[in-house]
Amino acid sequence: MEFDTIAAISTPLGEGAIAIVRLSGNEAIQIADKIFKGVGDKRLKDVPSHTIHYGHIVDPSSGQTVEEVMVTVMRAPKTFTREDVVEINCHGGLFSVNRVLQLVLTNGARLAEPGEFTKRAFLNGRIDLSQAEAVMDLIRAKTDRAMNVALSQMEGRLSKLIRGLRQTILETLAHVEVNIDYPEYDDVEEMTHKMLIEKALYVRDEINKLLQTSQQGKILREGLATVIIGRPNVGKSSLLNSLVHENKAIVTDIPGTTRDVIEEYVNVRGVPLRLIDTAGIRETEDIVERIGVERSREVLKKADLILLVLNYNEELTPEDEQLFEAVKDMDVIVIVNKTDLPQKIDMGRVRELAGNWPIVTTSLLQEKGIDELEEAISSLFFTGAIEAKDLTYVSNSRHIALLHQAKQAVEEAISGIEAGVPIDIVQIDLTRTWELLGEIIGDTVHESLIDQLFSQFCLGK
Ligand SMILES: Nc1nc2c(c(=O)[nH]1)N(C=O)[C@@H](CNc1ccc(C(=O)N[C@@H](CCC(=O)O)C(=O)O)cc1)CN2
Ligand SMILES: Nc1nc2c(ncn2[C@@H]2O[C@H](COP(=O)(O)OP(=O)(O)OP(=O)(O)O)[C@@H](O)[C@H]2O)c(=O)[nH]1
Ligand SMILES: [Mg+2]
Repeated sequence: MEFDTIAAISTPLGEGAIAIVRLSGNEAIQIADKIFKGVGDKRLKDVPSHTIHYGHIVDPSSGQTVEEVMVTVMRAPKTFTREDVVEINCHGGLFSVNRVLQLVLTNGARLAEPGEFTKRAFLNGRIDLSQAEAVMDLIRAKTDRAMNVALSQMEGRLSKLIRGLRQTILETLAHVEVNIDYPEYDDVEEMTHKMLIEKALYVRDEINKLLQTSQQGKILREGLATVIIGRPNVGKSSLLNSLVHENKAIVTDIPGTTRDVIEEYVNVRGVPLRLIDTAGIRETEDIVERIGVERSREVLKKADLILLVLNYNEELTPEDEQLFEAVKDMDVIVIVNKTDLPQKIDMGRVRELAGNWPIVTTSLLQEKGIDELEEAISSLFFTGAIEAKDLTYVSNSRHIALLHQAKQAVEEAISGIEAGVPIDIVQIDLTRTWELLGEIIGDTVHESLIDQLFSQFCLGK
């Protein structure tokens, strides 16, 4: 494909010792040559590909020297975009980098849109859509583990799997087609039926396997929605502050201090948590607080993990018992706080209520028990298999949604085959499965979606 030549500053603005102005397109080298003055009469159009050259940027209209630079010349197709690429390495200052960019733009290049370099890598066929999305995930990764997921996706592991599945479906459809064309053989119908169900079941199982990784993948990307609940004044906001290692939430000895829901992002031993502090749950007369309590109940529904806080220094109340009841089907860690004060809580009863859930005792005031809590959180998340290197994670919400739809389509095909519906109906469901999987890697995807996806990138990428 042939596009105009684009340019952008590809390094963070105003930071760092070196800044790069990147050009990509047919005229990249020609445009750079207009403003580059190398040693002697060296011209960039004559240099070998993938070499770097010292020189100056000179404004051709005034003859004024603007910058001292190193310029990299990379010719198509072995480049990031598969087009000619020129990278001008400038001194870091914002002002001079901008002047170089301005000169590039007045000499024939167009300012790139966010993500446009990566978009070209996609449009020119170097990477597929899920790999391009992984580039973006990599930039945004918040933990090492999230980064590893993005890297393996960038290398095309998910794409390879999806391609394999699509190939299986395509071959199956072709096989069915052939059999329909030669109905004179008696056993054809039976054979078709058997093969169809086998292949469809295989596709469904593979999709299921991918979906099973999606929970972890998504959590690694977006954080485990972790909700702190407990009666007023037990130390919920103190807990948030301890895990964040900062005073983000207001802590006072007045019950009902937290009126609204507070959210903070923390990394607990490689597990990204989206920590949510709530207003203490109790029956209340105060209108403002009551709205807060309602919201607390709302966020409960969306939680991946519950931190249920109790007070060591008070007897269990009916409200505490109700809290256990309210989260009974969820992943919960029970925290018994204020162990620096005399014991009034019945720990036997706590253990009874907690069942299999881990119980951690803390004195947040004296910063005790926080290590144990962090340990409990990370072991809950990283139990065994999850860390296995060869696992292909699906972490992107768009991919997850498409996999769910594909699964539904293939399941319709399966029940169709089992019910003995006409083969052309089954073909429709299988084709639909094939199309939905294709959307993940961008083979069967609408242009407006592509534009929307790439516009989320940062400038210069
Ligand atoms: N200076 C600079 N650093 C950078 C980038 C860049 O564009 N410029 N990248 C940008 O994000 C990343 C590197 N990613 C890249 C990915 C592929 C190719 C590339 O040229 N691929 C070709 C040729 C490979 C080969 O030499 O065999 C290809 O796949 O065909 C280059 C960079 C990070 N660092
Ligand atoms: N002695 C003692 N006091 C604590 C401990 N943890 C928290 N506190 C105190 O308990 C009071 C309430 O703490 P918060 O963290 O505001 O409690 P909360 O559960 O967020 O309260 P609400 O927002 O009102 O629901 C504050 O005075 C804290 O300093 C602890 O381990 N020991
Ligand atoms: Mg609070």
